[in-house]
Amino acid sequence: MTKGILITLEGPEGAGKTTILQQILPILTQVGVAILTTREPGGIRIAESIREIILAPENTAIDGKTELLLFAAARRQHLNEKVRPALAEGKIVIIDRFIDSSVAYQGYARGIDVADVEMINNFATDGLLPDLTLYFDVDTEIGLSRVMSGNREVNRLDLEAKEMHQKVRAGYQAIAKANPERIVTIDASQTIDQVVSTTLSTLQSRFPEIFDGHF
Ligand SMILES: Nc1ncnc2c1ncn2[C@@H]1O[C@H](COP(=O)(O)OP(=O)(O)OP(=O)(O)O)[C@@H](O)[C@H]1O
Ligand SMILES: Cc1cn([C@H]2C[C@H](O)[C@@H](COP(=O)(O)O)O2)c(=O)[nH]c1=O
Repeated sequence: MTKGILITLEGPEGAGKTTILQQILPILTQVGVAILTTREPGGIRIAESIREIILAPENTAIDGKTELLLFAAARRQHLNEKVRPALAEGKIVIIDRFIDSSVAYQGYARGIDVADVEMINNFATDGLLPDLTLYFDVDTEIGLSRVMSGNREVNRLDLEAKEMHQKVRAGYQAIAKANPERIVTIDASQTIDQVVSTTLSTLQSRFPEIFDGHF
């Protein structure tokens, strides 16, 4: 039985998830609640090793279903080792990417049947769903240009054709439309300050018992 709150951040390449998380973390921490931030794929040693295999630019031979299964394996281990224990302690856990990334990238963009992707996700997570997902929506060209001009290493998925990244975005928009209770869309084309402000007000209105009056 979980006591904590699970929040996931989703979006196409360069949407700004990592940047926004870094900016809001000190503000959320001031409220006095215990927060754990982590990422997928990765967050623990075994899943970070799987991440290296999946994202290495030279691993072009990985096929779509292998990719899906590797993400799912990393997800399960990460949940078991890190996320579920933190939730059991009552923490707010914020993950940079989760199940919707598999549906958007391996399902909508790679073309694996979305029902199969959902089934594999469900198997890997034992049905765990986020309490809230923030979907950072940005135009594909803007997102990719941010990645290419930023500091982070360019990985195998960044190097996919622009058409694939357009399908990722369209996939996310479809997922958000189908899950209006769980997913809130944030316009990530705004300035960083505006996105931070929208993110904080979304958290405040979704969890007033925790954040009301704090920012
Ligand atoms: N709203 C914004 N306006 C302008 N630049 C931004 C904005 N948000 C993020 N950036 C910049 O875009 C780049 C990518 O941001 P970030 O790494 O946070 O995105 P991300 O969503 O985590 O990307 P990915 O999932 O592809 O790793 C960084 O250089 C960051 O400074
Ligand atoms: C969890 C997950 C991720 N992906 C993709 C999305 C990105 O291209 C990379 C992760 O890189 P980031 O800089 O940490 O965002 O992996 C995916 O295709 N499927 C997934 O389930």
